[in-house]
Amino acid sequence: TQSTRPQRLLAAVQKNATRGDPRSVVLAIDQFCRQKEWAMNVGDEKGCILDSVVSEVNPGAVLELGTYCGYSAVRIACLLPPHGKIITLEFNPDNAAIARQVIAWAGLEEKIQLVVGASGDWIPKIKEQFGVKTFDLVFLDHWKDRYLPDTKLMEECGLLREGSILLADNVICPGTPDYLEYIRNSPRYKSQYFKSHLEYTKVEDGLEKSVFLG
Ligand SMILES: O=C(NCCCCc1cc2ccncc2s1)c1cc(-c2ccc(F)cc2)cc(O)c1O
Ligand SMILES: [Mg+2]
Repeated sequence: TQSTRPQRLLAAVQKNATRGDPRSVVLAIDQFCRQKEWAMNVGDEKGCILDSVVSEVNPGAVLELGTYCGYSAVRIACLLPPHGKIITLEFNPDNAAIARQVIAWAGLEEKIQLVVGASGDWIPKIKEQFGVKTFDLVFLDHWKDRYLPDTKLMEECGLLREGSILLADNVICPGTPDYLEYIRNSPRYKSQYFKSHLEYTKVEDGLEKSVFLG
């Protein structure tokens, strides 16, 4: 039977990356996506911006919405402080199964908690289920029309504290117009746009970094 793109991406990781070496996993995925098949990872160019934000925030608690194959979860996790953890939500169980194996190959199972389900269902349950008080960093990379409702939901559920950072992928392509409008005009956030390109292409895209002011 025909394999899927995530399955072929995992095979490339298992063939070209070193077990327990997260950076070799990131490199193997980027090479696969540049040389073989495009895939919707945040990628190497936007990934450098992600790295600099993670390093600056030095987060103890990270929430990622949209795991896909685990590329950004691995990229974030290898920059976390010793007791730092990331909870990553994925809707598609097949992609989650691939992501678990990518995360395992990187040797980061202890730092990454992968949860399968819809953000709207899970966000209200995170505090009680995972004993999280608030998140220092949230990386939004799921359905583009869920960025805004889920940000409002995180506010309502008390998952954000003064200084929490939201970092949103794809604010230009595919685009999240309602989220951008809200976050750039809300007195409760201070936002900054990092211009870049859609992963592995020359198409414009960027990341929006927003600080929750409380
Ligand atoms: O859709 C994208 N990403 C979300 C996938 C949806 C996965 C979900 C995870 C989850 C977890 C919890 N609740 C609900 C959900 S839904 C996406 C798409 C493109 C793109 C850009 C140009 C194209 F021509 C074609 C695709 C690029 C990107 O970087 C993306 O991130
Ligand atoms: Mg994305």
